[in-house]
Amino acid sequence: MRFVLPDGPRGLLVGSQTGVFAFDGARFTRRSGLTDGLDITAMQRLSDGRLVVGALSEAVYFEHDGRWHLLGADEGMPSNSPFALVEHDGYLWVPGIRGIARVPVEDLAALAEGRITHVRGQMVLNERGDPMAGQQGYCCNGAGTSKGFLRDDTLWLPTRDGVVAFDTAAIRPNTVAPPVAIERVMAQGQWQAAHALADGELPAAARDLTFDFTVLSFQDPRSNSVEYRLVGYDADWQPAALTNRSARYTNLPPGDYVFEVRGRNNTGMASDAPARLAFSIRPLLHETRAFAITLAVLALALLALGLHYLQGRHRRQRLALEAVVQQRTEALAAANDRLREASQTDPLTGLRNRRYMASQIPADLSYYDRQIRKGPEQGKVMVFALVDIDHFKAINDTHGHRAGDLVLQQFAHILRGLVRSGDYVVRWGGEEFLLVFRPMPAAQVALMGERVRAAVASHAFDLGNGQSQHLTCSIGLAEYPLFAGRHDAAGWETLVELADQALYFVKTRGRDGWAAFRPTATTPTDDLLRAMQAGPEVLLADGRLSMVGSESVYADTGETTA
Ligand SMILES: Nc1nc2c(ncn2[C@@H]2O[C@H](COP(=O)(O)OP(=O)(O)OP(=O)(O)O)[C@@H](O)[C@H]2O)c(=O)[nH]1
Repeated sequence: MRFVLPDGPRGLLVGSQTGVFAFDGARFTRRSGLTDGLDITAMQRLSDGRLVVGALSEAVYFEHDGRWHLLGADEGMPSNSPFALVEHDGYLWVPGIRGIARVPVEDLAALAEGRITHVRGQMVLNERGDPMAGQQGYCCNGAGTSKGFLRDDTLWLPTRDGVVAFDTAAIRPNTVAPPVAIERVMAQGQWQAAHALADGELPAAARDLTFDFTVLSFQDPRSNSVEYRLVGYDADWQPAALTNRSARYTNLPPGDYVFEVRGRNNTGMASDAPARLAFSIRPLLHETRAFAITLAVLALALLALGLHYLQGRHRRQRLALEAVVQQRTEALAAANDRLREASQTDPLTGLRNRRYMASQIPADLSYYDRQIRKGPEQGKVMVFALVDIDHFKAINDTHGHRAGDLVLQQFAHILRGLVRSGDYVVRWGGEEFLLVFRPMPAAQVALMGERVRAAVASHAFDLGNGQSQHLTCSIGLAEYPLFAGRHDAAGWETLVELADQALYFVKTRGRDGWAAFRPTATTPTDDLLRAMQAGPEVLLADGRLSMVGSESVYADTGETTA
């Protein structure tokens, strides 16, 4: 039995070498919830009724809401094996084998309820001044256990050297912070005195630095603590190890630094003038501002160059593309021209075909209309001549289709030789051809008919089989304008129709000749063609039509040559 605590009117609490027991006058009952086998050295009920116990194992336990909580070094309480536990002046005082410690009573509930993780435990008196109570004390004979009390503000305590009276109201905290000194610096494997580096510059290669420093105090080293920081690198103060008053930095970037060290005494008081060592680390070339600027400028220049190159390439590509498009467009236009040419050309003779004629003649007629009306061509006529080879079928039948083709080609050649540039030579279909002559005096129509007839009749056609043959042709002619001064009275189709009528007229009168019908003054302009359905002979007979033609035609009609 170590400690007896009166506990209300009914009983006692007893601290023993094996825990806490409640005694009700008859029986001892173990208080559950405490660590097993605790050697109790002190007990106390706080003013709020909570029980606090101290153990020989240098720990204090307190009750809170029916549970026990440890108040040890990990919780911020200096280690101690209490002689007594005393509540006074808002503190729980813990005098014990290591000295006298205290903790604010309010911190116990805050710790138990999880509002704080560390209490504000404080060693106010011990042999060496160590704030966390220093070396473990060993109890020799238990002389101090369960002893000590408070009277007024004074704690009365037993020690080996006699009774100690500790005035709790007269605590004067240590206000003297220990001075510190930076001793030396290691850079690039070489130590140098700190003062030699002060405000100096380290070479660019010195990136790993070690600082040695010391506390200038005769007190037990454990009663002081040291912290350091490298201004320009550390965000906060770093605690130095008790056994190694040294700080090491690796891979420091270039720049300006101040290494600072300060000491704290056993009450936590820090010196407000830390030891300082200002120095700088020179940058490598690639770490300089000038280098970064040069690099940025170079990058920009490269970018600009790249952009310029890309723009140039795009321009060249665009030009090349435009050239290709231009080429293709031209090729397409040429192909279209060839296609149009082919569609308007007769492949056998190389002459223009009906399609060409139909697309061109309206514009030509209106042009000549204007010319004729204006002056120089006045009184002239354009002449349409339909030319048909006589008995051409017989060539095919007798000498074969190939011979017929040869004849058609030679025939085309003859016709071409009879026209001037600007005149039309069109293969109208089969063995039928259409010539359109530019304006000429009306008197020349007979000349043209005869010239064509004679040119064909005088030609010996090569049949391709070693033979040749003379052929004749029939020609029907029509003049434009059909009615003098009435250019719009009949279109070119009417003229071709009239020429066809004349051609037929020749064919029916022995062929190898030509004929041209001219409406007379009595011919109604509007229905000439309809009137001709009755046959040109009728119109000739009643004088609505006059005719010019070759001798053979007149011979057959019984008229005389015009
Ligand atoms: N070889 C050849 N013959 C063709 C071509 N086009 C039409 N023909 C032939 O031309 C002949 C025309 O015969 P017809 O219309 O009876 O006329 P024709 O024999 O000249 O008699 P008339 O005109 O009355 O003097 C037909 O036998 C057609 O086959 C061609 O491109 N080549």
